[in-house]
Amino acid sequence: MTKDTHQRSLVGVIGGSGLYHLDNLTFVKKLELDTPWGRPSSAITIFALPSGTNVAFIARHGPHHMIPPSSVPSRANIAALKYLGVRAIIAFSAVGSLREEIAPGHVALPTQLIDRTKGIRPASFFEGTSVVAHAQFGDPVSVKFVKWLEERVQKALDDEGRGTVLHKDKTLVCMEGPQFSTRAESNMYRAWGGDLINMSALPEAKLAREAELSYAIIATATDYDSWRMESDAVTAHDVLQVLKQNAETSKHVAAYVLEELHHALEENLLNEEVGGMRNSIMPRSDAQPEEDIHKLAFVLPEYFG
Ligand SMILES: CSC[C@H]1O[C@H](OP(=O)(O)O)[C@H](O)[C@@H]1O
Ligand SMILES: Nc1ncnc2[nH]cnc12
Repeated sequence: MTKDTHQRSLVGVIGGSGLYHLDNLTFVKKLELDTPWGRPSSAITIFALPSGTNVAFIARHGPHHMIPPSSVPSRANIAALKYLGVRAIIAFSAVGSLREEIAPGHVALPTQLIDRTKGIRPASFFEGTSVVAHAQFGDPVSVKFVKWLEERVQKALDDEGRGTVLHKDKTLVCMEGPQFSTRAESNMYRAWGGDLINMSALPEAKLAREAELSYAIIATATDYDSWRMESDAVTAHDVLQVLKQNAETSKHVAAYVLEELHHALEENLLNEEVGGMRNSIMPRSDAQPEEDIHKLAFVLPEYFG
């Protein structure tokens, strides 16, 4: 395992369903990394923007979509990006819409999450170690970063010229899956204030927070889930119909915002999560085995290095 020290990728992109590469950018190389939490979903692919700036890309479900949502190795994905020097992650996700006004094809920037995963996904880097930590998670995505993205994503959509609507400040429900929700669940999520639903935002967002990485989700709506009683309940076929065009929009947005984002990170403008774990880790003890400290140093060298 070697660090990509030649030219650091400050931005990491996680591609969701339908988004398995950034082939509108220039392929540079693939990095096969191993982490203390196993191997990431895919090789980390480095793509270059026209200026030569590098970005690191992971396909969340693997390059051939062979990893179901409950088995995504999120700890390995986030740890690998952090290890390579990434400071901010844009996570793309295909989501169902729980609101009439968010139509398939629309884009949304969620700012809140509701956790409906079932506790079967490893959700912390500290799990299985002797170190206890409680990360702050009131704002599950990076507020400043999302605000920064709002204007740029809007401009990217205008530039694409398809009239794609952008929704801001939405609440995303992350369910376990892999089956879709029942109609009763879908309606319950609406009553809870949910606007969007997926199966992937958690624990990814929690792990990015533990790794002190800025993290934002760019959600693309594919369907109306199952709450509209007059319509058929969502199927994977419905989602697939919309995925291709949504992936093109996601790639356009990525190409449009990544250069400026890289420079903002270089200038330390969007590092809002850095230092956040300092007040989250419980007092350390000499009794904590060296191997635990070594493991955590991979993702948090700031505290365990
Ligand atoms: C293919 S429909 C359900 C699937 O799509 C979303 O994936 P991602 O968030 O990675 O784009 C959703 O979360 C489910 O995993
Ligand atoms: N309706 C839905 N429920 C959960 N995840 C989804 N991803 C895309 N559509 C979805």
